[in-house]
Amino acid sequence: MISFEKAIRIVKENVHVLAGVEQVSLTDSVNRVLAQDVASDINMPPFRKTAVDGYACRMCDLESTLKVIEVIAAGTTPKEKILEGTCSKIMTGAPIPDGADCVIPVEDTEVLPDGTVRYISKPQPKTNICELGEDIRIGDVSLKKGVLIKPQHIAIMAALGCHSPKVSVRPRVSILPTGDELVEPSEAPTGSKIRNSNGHQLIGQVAAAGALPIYHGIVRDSEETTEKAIAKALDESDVVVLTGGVPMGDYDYVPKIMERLGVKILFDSIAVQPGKPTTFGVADEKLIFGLPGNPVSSFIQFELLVKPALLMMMGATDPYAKVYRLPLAKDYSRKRAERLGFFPIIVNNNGEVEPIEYHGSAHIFSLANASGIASIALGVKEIKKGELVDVRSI
Ligand SMILES: Nc1nc2c(c(=O)[nH]1)N[C@H]1C(S)=C(S)[C@@H](COP(=O)(O)OP(=O)(O)OC[C@H]3O[C@@H](n4cnc5c(N)ncnc54)[C@H](O)[C@@H]3O)O[C@H]1N2
Ligand code: MOO
Repeated sequence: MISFEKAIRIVKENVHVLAGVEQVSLTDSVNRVLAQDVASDINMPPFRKTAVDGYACRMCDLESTLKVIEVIAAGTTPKEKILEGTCSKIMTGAPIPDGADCVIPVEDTEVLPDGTVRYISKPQPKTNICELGEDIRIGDVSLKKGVLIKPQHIAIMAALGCHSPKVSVRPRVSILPTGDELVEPSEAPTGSKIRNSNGHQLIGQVAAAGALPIYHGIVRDSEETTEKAIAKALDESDVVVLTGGVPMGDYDYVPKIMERLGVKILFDSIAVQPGKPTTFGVADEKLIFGLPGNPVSSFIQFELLVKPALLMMMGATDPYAKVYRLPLAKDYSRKRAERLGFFPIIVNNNGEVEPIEYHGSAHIFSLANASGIASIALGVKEIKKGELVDVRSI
């Protein structure tokens, strides 16, 4: 059994960044890893513009009534210069006319019967002007290669004219749930059967990580079937993820088969709970993960070990989940401490960590309302209310 930190290190050392870049539309770029720097071809804002609907004028004229000389809509160019005693009515986003050094919001003004305008607000007025290039200058790199693209990055690419960004190719990830006890969700399980939740959970996790899930269906507990299925999966994909069949049951063939297929097993047990029997191996540049059959173990080990590997294969610069240090809302204890422990939590409205009722690694319902998973160090049996714990959001 190796430490969890060592397991993470071994996986990291064996990841190869996939060769290959493709160009996609902005719509298809979400959740992909950017494979180019995005530099700005314009200043943002590209001109001095108003942040409010109001009247563009001179700050030194605010005590006077002002004559309106022009109406400036967004998308038009002002024609008139603001001189003493004058102003232009202006809409949010429109260019500031020459001579003006502020825009007074429409709600802080009064229009007098003769059509002139008066500033009626008392506090020191703001200029309400966005300066040319204050957000970004021509040539500045605003997004770097390796960014995991989120909708807010798409806005930046759209604004800068990067309409078909280069992104890294996606790892193809084969998903193989194993076990004779499994039936697919559309079937009603009878006797000792249970529905295959892991396979479908993994499809979602792989897709959410920006990789390409390839679902192989349930693999039955026979050496021959399992061997064929793993061989096919290795052939068709960059990463193979199995669940179930990894530790010591009579039908747990997976490690044996992996070796027969030329997979070099680099670990088969981690001092972590849940997820102890997690297995990891490599075949040339392909990765193969054997995750435990218990759904919470499978979920958590995917998030902690497999997902960062997929992101690294796509060249992501920040592949690991952010860890927050937050205070525990109440005492937490466990009976045994020989493994690093992870448990589902909710972060309450006071920013404190509340452990969720959790019956162990088969208890998928505990994850439904969890906002994250907290950890308790190897060797530690109890954490007191108020102590800081590491939390990763899920
Ligand atoms: N003698 C030992 N027995 C076990 C050990 C051990 O160290 N020594 N480790 C335990 C731990 S910890 C775990 S976790 C499980 C993992 O076992 P496997 O990875 O071989 O998984 P299975 O035995 O096939 O299944 C475990 C559990 O999960 C259910 N399962 C399996 N696949 C799915 C699926 N696709 N969807 C939903 N549920 C699934 C399965 O029915 C079992 O209930 O081993 C302990 N045993
Ligand atoms: O380590 Mo197992 O994954 O606790 O149930």
